[in-house]
Amino acid sequence: MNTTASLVESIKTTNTIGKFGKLVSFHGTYVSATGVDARIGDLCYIYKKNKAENIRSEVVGFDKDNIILMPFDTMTGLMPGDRVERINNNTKYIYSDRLIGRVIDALGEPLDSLGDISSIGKGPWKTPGPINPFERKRIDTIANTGIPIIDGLLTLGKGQRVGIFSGSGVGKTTLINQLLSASDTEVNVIALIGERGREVTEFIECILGKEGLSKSVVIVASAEQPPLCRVYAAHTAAKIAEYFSYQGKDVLLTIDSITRLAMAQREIGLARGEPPSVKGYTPSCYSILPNLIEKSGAFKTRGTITAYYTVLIEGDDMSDPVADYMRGILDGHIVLDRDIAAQGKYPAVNIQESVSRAKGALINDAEKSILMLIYKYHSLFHESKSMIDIGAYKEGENVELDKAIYIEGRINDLFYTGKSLDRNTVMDELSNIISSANQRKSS
Ligand SMILES: Nc1ncnc2c1ncn2[C@@H]1O[C@H](COP(=O)(O)OP(=O)(O)OP(=O)(O)O)[C@@H](O)[C@H]1O
Repeated sequence: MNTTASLVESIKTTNTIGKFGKLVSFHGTYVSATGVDARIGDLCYIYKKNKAENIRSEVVGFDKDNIILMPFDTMTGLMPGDRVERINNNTKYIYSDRLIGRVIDALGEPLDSLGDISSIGKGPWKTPGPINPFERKRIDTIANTGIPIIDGLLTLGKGQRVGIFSGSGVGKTTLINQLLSASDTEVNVIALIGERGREVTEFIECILGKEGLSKSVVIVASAEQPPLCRVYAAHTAAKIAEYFSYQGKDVLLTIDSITRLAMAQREIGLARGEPPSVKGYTPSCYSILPNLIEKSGAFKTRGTITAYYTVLIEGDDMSDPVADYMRGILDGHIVLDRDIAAQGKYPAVNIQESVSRAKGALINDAEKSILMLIYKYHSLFHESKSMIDIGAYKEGENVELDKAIYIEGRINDLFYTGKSLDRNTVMDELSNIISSANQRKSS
């Protein structure tokens, strides 16, 4: 073929239609564009007229011939007719061991002052698809936390996915930070989603500190960022955790908070016309959660991903739809109680409401017997608590209730004084409490 013929052929076969489109409408959290040949999930640039800036956005839906775009940046300065271009879907995610020690945004751009992330070298690592259930293994190794109420009563395992549930200001973030500090995993992947900017700085400088950061990757999408950033941040964190687990490392993934992630997804879902249900949550708010959570776990051929997620219970209402859904898909939940926190008892774990589904396989029979008695007497104490509180019960009237009152006092001292103890000490102490209670009965 001569040159002219070859040029004619390439003109015929080149897709020149639909590469650029233009903005036609603005709807608060999203914009619509026409004339762009793009699919759901594609990334686009919106070029501001007469400005050298562009806005990154993602196609989240379409309406007739118009695509619906949600931005990763603020939309100030956009105007009708701004050009929209689909770009190759090569996001800037970097998967490299050198991510450790870095603070990045939802798209993998650095937020710290340690230089361009791309300079650490691209790790063209393709995220595997859904995990074959046979690749998973049973959770068989205890994850010590140093927190007596958790190690003693709940006993968490490596690869377990645990939610920390409470209303606002009851101690979720403080507890997740304690769990992070106590962790002996090789890498921590920490996603801060929808947090106040002040909390992000405080967390990195005061709580994590240089030592903590030296084995962590922090992904931040704070409250003022667009919903798409908050959703991407969670997925970026889960993928980075997955990457390190494929390097054979035991990873701790923390996401604070899942509720703010669901709220961000609600904004996206409503923008693309999904039907709202309870509290306005749309179907995709629920469907993204198992996708995210299933990336963690214990695996046969790679390292574990132990995950802690905070879940806000709006208005302290335990039937909150996101909290309710999360409880069903996790391997355990730690419920923090405002009444316990109000008495200055921290971490304000509600013993009766909290559950670890991996515990049965992690503790021995002797420990099971002790815990059965602790739960039995704790429950008996709470059944009679209102009577005890008003002074209607007198010591000596009921041997079992006397034991329950004694045990409750001792476990309060063990669990709610903020001391860090190793698990063996806690289990020995629980065993002593039961023996002492029995001796009191017989004396
Ligand atoms: N272990 C603890 N020891 C002492 N004080 C605590 C502890 N946990 C929480 N608090 C107190 O409770 C306050 C709120 O804690 P935190 O920010 O962890 O709650 P939260 O449930 O994450 O709140 P939000 O839902 O608003 O993010 C803290 O500022 C502190 O005063």
